[in-house]
Amino acid sequence: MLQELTILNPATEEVVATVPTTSPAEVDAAVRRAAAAQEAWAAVAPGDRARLLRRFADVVDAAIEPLAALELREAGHPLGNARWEAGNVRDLLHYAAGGVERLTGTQIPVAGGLNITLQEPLGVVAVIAPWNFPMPIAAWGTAPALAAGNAVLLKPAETTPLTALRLAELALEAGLPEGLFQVLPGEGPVTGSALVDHPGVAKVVFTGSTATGRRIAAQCAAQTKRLTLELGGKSPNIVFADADIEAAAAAAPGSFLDNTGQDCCARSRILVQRGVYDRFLELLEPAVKAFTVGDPSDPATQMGPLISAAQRDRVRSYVPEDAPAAIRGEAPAGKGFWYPATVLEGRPEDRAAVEEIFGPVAVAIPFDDEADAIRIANATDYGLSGSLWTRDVGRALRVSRAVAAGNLSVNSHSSVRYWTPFGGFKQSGLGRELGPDALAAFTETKNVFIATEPAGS
Ligand SMILES: NC(=O)C1=CN([C@@H]2O[C@H](COP(=O)(O)OP(=O)(O)OC[C@H]3O[C@@H](n4cnc5c(N)ncnc54)[C@H](OP(=O)(O)O)[C@@H]3O)[C@@H](O)[C@H]2O)C=CC1
Ligand SMILES: O=C(O)[C@@H](O)[C@@H]1OC[C@H](O)[C@H]1O
Repeated sequence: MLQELTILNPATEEVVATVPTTSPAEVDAAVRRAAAAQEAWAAVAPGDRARLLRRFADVVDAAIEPLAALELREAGHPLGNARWEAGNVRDLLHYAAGGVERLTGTQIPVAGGLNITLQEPLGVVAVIAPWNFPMPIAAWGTAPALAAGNAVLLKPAETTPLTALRLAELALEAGLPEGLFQVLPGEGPVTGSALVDHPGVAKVVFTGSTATGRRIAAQCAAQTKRLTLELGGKSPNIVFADADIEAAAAAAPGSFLDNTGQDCCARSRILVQRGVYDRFLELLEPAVKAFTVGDPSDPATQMGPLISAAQRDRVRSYVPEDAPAAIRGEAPAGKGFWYPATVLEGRPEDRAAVEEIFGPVAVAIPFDDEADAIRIANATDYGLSGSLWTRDVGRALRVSRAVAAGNLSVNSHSSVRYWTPFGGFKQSGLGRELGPDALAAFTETKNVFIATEPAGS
């Protein structure tokens, strides 16, 4: 087991910080502290719980700039993106706070008595977060779990624990009780696995690769532990010949280059109807080349480096040196884990068109008609997101119904809003996060029947 994590700036490879790891014995102690804090937290009046979460949101709001600066240094995210990410944590906390008093049960008509349902907190929740969006994804689990009356133990990714640690300090500054929200940095197979296995943890929320998600699901199954999984994706961007081709081409680069493609919703398969395929690629090339790559601290930068040397090697493995790329952008030379924007031309069955690359690489594939587009879009084990571009409303609805994915956008690439549900079909996950039901996912429903007549049943 590593004793400490060394955090590198992915744009410069400089050491930003070292962080002590959490041993399995420390995980056990953290779970006990969290369980004690949770009991008291669940008993706090809903209005007071909401007030404390709003204060936490205000404290985060006041810290947007330093949080963004930290994200920039540990994850290499461009400043504008990093600011958005910190703001997303604030917004999620406000949204979750608004749900506390609306977490109501139901009253169901029965004979001979009164039947009510109660929404009770689960207890201690483990949130295992990835490195691609360290702050927002940590908050997707943490904010609603706290709002519903649970304690949270957050295991950030090895490469990006710094913003998570700062958020835990800000929670204390806001007045959240000691022990209620703790951050446990460490290695996945050691710290993360100890958390998943701990009998005192009632639910695990995991975001990351499908392979690790499956392993965690098996561990949870052994204890019938509650589980939400947000896993990988290989999302299609389907452009029909009747679409506004200029608009579709202008929007496409952001859909697979934002966050340097390290986005589970990246539209990394660009499916274009054959009649407009060549024209679309002609329009796409200058749009991809205009996507600004470079120093993340420059406000004009749109794309930074990849998270690590390992991730760069992984991305490279999908694009052999001699592979003829339809479009290739530029990347800074020298230090940093840079990789250029790349569009390959391929077939649906190519490895680069099947596996999640998690880098700035997309594969363009022509299709013949609507049925062919749907067939190719669904020819994947994943089912997270997707976009379709068309001016035909009937087609938009037909294709949206036919594509097996949890989040689709028509004439847009938007995927994630904290007030709408988010999650995957097939190997992309289990359960939903965000949206109006976010708090309920952190409760157990208890049905209570109170007999009011001797024969009530
Ligand atoms: N859907 C998404 O949003 C994401 C998808 N991915 C995909 O996964 C690929 C590999 O990235 P990688 O970082 O290895 O992803 P992982 O899925 O392995 O890591 C995600 C999180 O899980 C933790 N973890 C790893 N192993 C275990 C375990 N046995 N028990 C509990 N927690 C564990 C990690 O910790 P640690 O950092 O210490 O390993 C990290 O906090 C990427 O290239 C991408 O394709 C990656 C991240 C996010
Ligand atoms: O998990 C992901 O990678 C995506 O859901 C991602 O998270 C925040 C962004 O807005 C999403 O695209």
